[in-house]
Amino acid sequence: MNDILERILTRKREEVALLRKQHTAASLMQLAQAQSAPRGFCAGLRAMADAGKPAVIAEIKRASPSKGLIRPDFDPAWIAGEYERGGAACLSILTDEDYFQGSADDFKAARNATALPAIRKDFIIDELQVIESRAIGADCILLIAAALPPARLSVLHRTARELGMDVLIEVHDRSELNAVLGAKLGPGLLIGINNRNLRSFETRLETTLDLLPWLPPGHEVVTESGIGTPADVQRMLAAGVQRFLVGESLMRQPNPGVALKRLVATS
Ligand SMILES: O=C(O)c1ccccc1NCC(=O)[C@H](O)[C@H](O)COP(=O)(O)O
Repeated sequence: MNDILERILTRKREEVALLRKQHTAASLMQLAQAQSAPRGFCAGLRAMADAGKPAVIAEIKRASPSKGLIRPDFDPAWIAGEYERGGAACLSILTDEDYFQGSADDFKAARNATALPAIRKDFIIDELQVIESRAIGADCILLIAAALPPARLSVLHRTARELGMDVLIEVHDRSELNAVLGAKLGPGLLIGINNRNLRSFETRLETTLDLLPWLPPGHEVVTESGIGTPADVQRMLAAGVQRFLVGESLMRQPNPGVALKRLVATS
């Protein structure tokens, strides 16, 4: 199958081969250990949710495969600062270059501009990328169930946790959720339900609502993609979902931080 996710993953395998030529695990580990301690990503979300507020992971992305160029005037540090002022719990920063026009430099600029915990949003398939993520300052990484067999997911999850990072594990349907739960990664996972099908781009908020009943208690859920209006936020809150990953609808507004405030306002 040559869909967009497969094409991205093919490119990632080439990037990992390049990374392996430039670094060893030991040399990346040295860079990772020189970083200050990770900011608690799950803790940041939990603090906001426990205070009764929608906990938003505000995303910084210039472009995407489904939408093309989203934000031509792209200043990651400024956007991060505005998100922090707008009440974001955490940041999500795209680092994929070929499909999202992101970079490691974008990640560092945005994270260094705020005190917020930040997830490196990329397609991670190899341990070297996990160590590299900590080396650029990541507090959390994304692991996508559709891209990883359970045994690999388990290894990458363990490596990230050993480096002190949190992990957002993304699923889209019941079979992916069952694969994640079957990987026995332990209690208290941060599970993202992506409302967007990464192969067809179809985006339905019902994806989260339909999967929720299949999640055993003890995990924290993030609804991802397609959140565009205060009504969307209220709909999720009513279903018991308190954590949100929001990108495009904020990035298209002149001031993404002001847009965030409006999105989560109760009236
Ligand atoms: O968004 C895409 O086109 C895409 C294509 C292939 C893989 C991943 C993709 N997007 C990543 C995301 O899921 C979103 O950036 C994230 O959930 C925020 O979604 P949105 O609020 O709809 O921008």
